[in-house]
Amino acid sequence: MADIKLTLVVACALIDADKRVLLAQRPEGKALAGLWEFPGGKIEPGERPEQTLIRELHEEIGITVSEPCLAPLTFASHAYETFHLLMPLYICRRWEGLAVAREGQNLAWVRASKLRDYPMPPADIPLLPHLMDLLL
Ligand SMILES: Nc1nc2c([nH]c(=O)n2[C@@H]2O[C@H](COP(=O)(O)OP(=O)(O)OP(=O)(O)O)[C@@H](O)[C@H]2O)c(=O)[nH]1
Repeated sequence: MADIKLTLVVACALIDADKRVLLAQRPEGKALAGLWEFPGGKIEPGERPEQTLIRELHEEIGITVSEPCLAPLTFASHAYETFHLLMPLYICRRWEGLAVAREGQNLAWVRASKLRDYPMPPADIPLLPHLMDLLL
């Protein structure tokens, strides 16, 4: 059996008071450039997933999230060509600060009814019905 490289990425659906979800566009030059994704990133050694998410949300979009405001929503399990992605998706409705793109990425607050207009990585597609159920 071939070795499978399992990559653990934690992501978050940030939901604002108007029931919109924040998507971030992957910058040029990266894999899957131009696609819209949930903010988040890879777990670093020694981190718990919630710590990763809190760190990434601060680094990428400048907001401060406290751990009790993160709730598990669903997860993605997707075979990319070079690795298998396992991605828990948390949901968060409360944070401090305004979301700003700190790494030059485009950000969009998107209503559930418009989510399908934003091309996303293949791993994310099965997650959309969960969000739509929750937000519509
Ligand atoms: N944050 C995030 N990553 C996702 C989503 N969907 C999805 O397939 N991914 C994949 O999960 C990985 C995210 O890790 P990352 O953000 O640290 O990866 P990267 O390519 O920007 O960084 P790297 O240069 O360190 O590899 C990427 O391979 C990305 O394509 C998503 O909704 N959010």
